Amino acid sequence: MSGIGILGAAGRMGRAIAQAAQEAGVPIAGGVDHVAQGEIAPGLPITGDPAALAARSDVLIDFSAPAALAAHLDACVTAGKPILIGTTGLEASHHALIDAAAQSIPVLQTGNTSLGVNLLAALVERAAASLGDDWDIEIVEMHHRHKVDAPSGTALLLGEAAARGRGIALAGYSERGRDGITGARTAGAIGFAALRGGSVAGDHQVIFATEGERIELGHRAENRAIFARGAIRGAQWLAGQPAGRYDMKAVLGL
Ligand SMILES: NC(=O)C1=CN([C@@H]2O[C@H](COP(=O)(O)OP(=O)(O)OC[C@H]3O[C@@H](n4cnc5c(N)ncnc54)[C@H](OP(=O)(O)O)[C@@H]3O)[C@@H](O)[C@H]2O)C=CC1
Ligand SMILES: O=C(O)C1=N[C@H](C(=O)O)C[C@H](O)C1
Repeated sequence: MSGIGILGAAGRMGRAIAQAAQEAGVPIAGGVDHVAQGEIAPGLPITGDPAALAARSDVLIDFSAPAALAAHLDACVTAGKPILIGTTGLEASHHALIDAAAQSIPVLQTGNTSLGVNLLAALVERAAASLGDDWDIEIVEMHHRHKVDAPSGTALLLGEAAARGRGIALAGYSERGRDGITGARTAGAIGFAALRGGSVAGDHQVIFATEGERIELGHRAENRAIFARGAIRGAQWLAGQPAGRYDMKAVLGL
């Protein structure tokens, strides 16, 4: 086995994935970032060539930036290699590119690779399905000061789970960035609030609130290793799948 190729290799998650792979004895084929720099593991330089990395990898893991997605998918489709995408801040155009690539290769895209968050999503879906729409749903997240996108990919994943439970499409009900004289809350909305500060690895809370009572379901990531281990587990699972689009539920049996 030639191993996993890491896209966004010089970043916080790229480094965490390389460390987790080495700890687990999983081979690394190499790393790519938009600027060739340093090493991803002893003797393995980080290059700027995703096509060459895809050609020599068994499976790719991408935690980089939305602007890099098209080139990374092209490289994987050309090489016929599976790719797990953890990058967040994706828009509809990125999801269309993922759907197109998934016609010919296995693609797993998720806003969160941890077991805990994906189990939380299953609980949120169940709660939303059980509670009437007189229960308001609000999602609050906090991340470190370097994070560039909001709401987090995880907050959106949890919002999708709540919407599924309610039998609605999130796009028509999402309420973000309240400020000023907003008027009363829109009935049936799913609200999002994002906090940024310090070194927080990732906190998420889903609040169900009605007259006189409140249910709060949440998850706190204490470090990036949980995402890195989940990404490696997901990539190993993905390498054995046919072409198609997947998420972490299938990997974790949820
Ligand atoms: N799904 C999940 O479980 C998780 C997802 N994430 C997501 O993963 C992504 C990366 O997070 P993190 O590692 O903290 O971020 P970093 O900024 O530390 O790492 C991203 C890396 O990608 C590089 N990069 C930026 N633009 C491009 C480009 N156009 N082409 C190639 N490389 C590029 C960055 O370079 P430079 O620094 O020069 O910009 C950096 O080295 C984020 O979207 C984050 O939200 C994070 C944790 C868990
Ligand atoms: O940028 C991060 O750090 C994280 N991003 C992901 C997200 O947007 O949800 C996952 C995790 O919360 C950490």
